[in-house]
Amino acid sequence: MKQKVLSYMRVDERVLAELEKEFDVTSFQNHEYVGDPRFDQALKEADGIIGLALKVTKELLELAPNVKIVSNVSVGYDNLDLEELTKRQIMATNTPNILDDTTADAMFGLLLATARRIPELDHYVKAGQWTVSLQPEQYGIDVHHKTLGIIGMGNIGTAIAKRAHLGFDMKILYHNRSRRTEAEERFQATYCELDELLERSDYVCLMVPASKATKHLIGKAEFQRMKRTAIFINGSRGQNIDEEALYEALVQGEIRAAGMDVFTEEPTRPDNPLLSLSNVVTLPHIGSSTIECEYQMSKLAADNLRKGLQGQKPPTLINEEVWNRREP
Ligand SMILES: NC(=O)C1=CN([C@@H]2O[C@H](COP(=O)(O)OP(=O)(O)OC[C@H]3O[C@@H](n4cnc5c(N)ncnc54)[C@H](OP(=O)(O)O)[C@@H]3O)[C@@H](O)[C@H]2O)C=CC1
Ligand SMILES: O=CC(=O)O
Repeated sequence: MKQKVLSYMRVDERVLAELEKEFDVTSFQNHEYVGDPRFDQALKEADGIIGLALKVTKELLELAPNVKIVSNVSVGYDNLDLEELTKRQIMATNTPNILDDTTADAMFGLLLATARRIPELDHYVKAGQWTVSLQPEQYGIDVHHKTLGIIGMGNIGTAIAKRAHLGFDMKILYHNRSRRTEAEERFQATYCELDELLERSDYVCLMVPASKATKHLIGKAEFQRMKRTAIFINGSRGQNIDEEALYEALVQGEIRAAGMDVFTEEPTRPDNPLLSLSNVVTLPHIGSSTIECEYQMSKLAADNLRKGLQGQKPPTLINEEVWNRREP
């Protein structure tokens, strides 16, 4: 009998078709699984789960007694209760590295769009307001030769640093809990404590994972430390910043502008006060959302799932301890 797989949200159709040849797959390609009894049944029977952003909690795992692997189609895995999965000897996997360039492109695009006020001026042209030449109060600010502070110089942070250094002659500051000598050598990046980075950067880009340690890492005090001309970019997770404090900082002129790909609540509500500000550029969490990258992520996630269910080590296993203490 085929092993059973529960697939939820955004596994590429071609990848799904391949999985269906090997496994008995129940698939929910959208949010329609919420409250669907078919979902509960599939969960009850599943040997493996693959998908994006499902909150895998202790309560959910209670309903999924057979699960051996949870394959996330994302690099961030803050949706998983990793401790609980590990305790239950369930493998958890993610999709690191293959999305670095795509996500860095998106974050750099957001930075440029915010600095040069691209969405605002696009609207200005399309609304027929371009009747005289641009006024100085509509000018943006330069990106090239400025200082970029990257909080979270990991895989994606490094890909952002590459673009900034090689393409825009920017000076790079970074902050992590540990030094990244490769980034220091390749992009002349300088390690800083957080406060120093905030004080010296023209652009601050947040790229840390969501964790207990990073919850509201950037709040009122941090915005107050930034330059009044600073632009803040959040490409990480909404919970890493205090959105109310960001709103205040923007309204009080403590920083110049913000670019946001992620929000505390997603999808963010239309009445989120940040959306009313012209100096905020928003995206609907699109870091890795290109046709090519989403396909590669689905493929890697499927490979993780397949290997895990076939008793082989998944290529990008997060909780190695589950593998190390498996029974022969
Ligand atoms: N907007 C989007 O669509 C996307 C968003 N993401 C988000 O980006 C995150 C980063 O991805 P990726 O670059 O692959 O991950 P990495 O693990 O490669 O990098 C994370 C970096 O954050 C640093 N870090 C972690 N905790 C802290 C902390 N408490 N204080 C300071 N620095 C910290 C780490 O360094 P150290 O351990 O030394 O502190 C590391 O350099 C993901 O977890 C996800 O949340 C990812 C993809 C797309
Ligand atoms: O947010 C996206 C991810 O891969 O993490």
